[in-house]
Amino acid sequence: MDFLDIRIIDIVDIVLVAFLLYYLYNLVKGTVAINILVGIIIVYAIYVVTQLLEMELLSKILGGFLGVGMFALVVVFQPEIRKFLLMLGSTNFNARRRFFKQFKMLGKDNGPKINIEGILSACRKMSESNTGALIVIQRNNSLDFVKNSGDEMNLQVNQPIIESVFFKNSPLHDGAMIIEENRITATRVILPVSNDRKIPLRFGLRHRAAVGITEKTDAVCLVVSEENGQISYLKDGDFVLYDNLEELHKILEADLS
Ligand SMILES: Nc1ncnc2c1ncn2[C@@H]1O[C@H](COP(=O)(O)OP(=O)(O)OP(=O)(O)O)[C@@H](O)[C@H]1O
Repeated sequence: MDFLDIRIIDIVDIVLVAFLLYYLYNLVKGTVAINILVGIIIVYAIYVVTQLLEMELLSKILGGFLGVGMFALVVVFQPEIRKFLLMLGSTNFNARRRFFKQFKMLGKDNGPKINIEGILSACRKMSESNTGALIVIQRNNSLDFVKNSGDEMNLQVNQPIIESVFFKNSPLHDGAMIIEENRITATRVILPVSNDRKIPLRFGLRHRAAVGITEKTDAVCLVVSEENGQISYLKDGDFVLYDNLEELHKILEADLS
């Protein structure tokens, strides 16, 4: 009955594997990588069956394929492996920083440092004038892997600046804006677009990009539709529903503190 001897370290082991699988699933969710992963699992399942049935020829061919496949995997999943390591590294770093910050504040909760009021006022104004906008607010995971695709900035967040960036004739209006702490750190950023088939067809690339970045990282996104002025809030790859801007303010305050 050895298998019933569950030690604490076994539980830790299982939790860590679950955590790892969850991270991996988040990375490949909605991308072509998930189809490749399913393909590999199918080949492996057939290999196991051929071994059980002692079908030597097929089992040897599949065994050889799977052996070389390990190197092929690193090549095929190179972007995912890179993002995974980036996410893991940055999460630890920021989590550590937050942990120490809590001690500094001696238990006092000063709320989020980001100018939520300014961001939402800009969104409201842009919504009234049907100005398209895509704002990504970084939380724990680093967004460096997408920031490289745009222009680096270092501007304090406030309503007029956000509006002028997304103003239709501005050279910076295309793509996404990245906000870290209370600073705009990049504009014209190209985000990974989600292939999730559950996203309604009325949503175009701007909204798909917001779904993409929020399903791959823990960032939150605000999107103002150029078509109908609607303001959408996205978190964890999903649209978060709210009744009015006051409620959205409260949700953002909770998510960013
Ligand atoms: N991958 C991307 N990363 C960042 N921004 C993007 C990306 N793809 C598109 N965009 C932005 O979205 C704009 C086009 O949006 P599109 O009309 O396809 O989106 P939409 O979701 O229908 O939004 P809207 O309701 O505003 O029309 C582009 O001009 C660009 O600024």
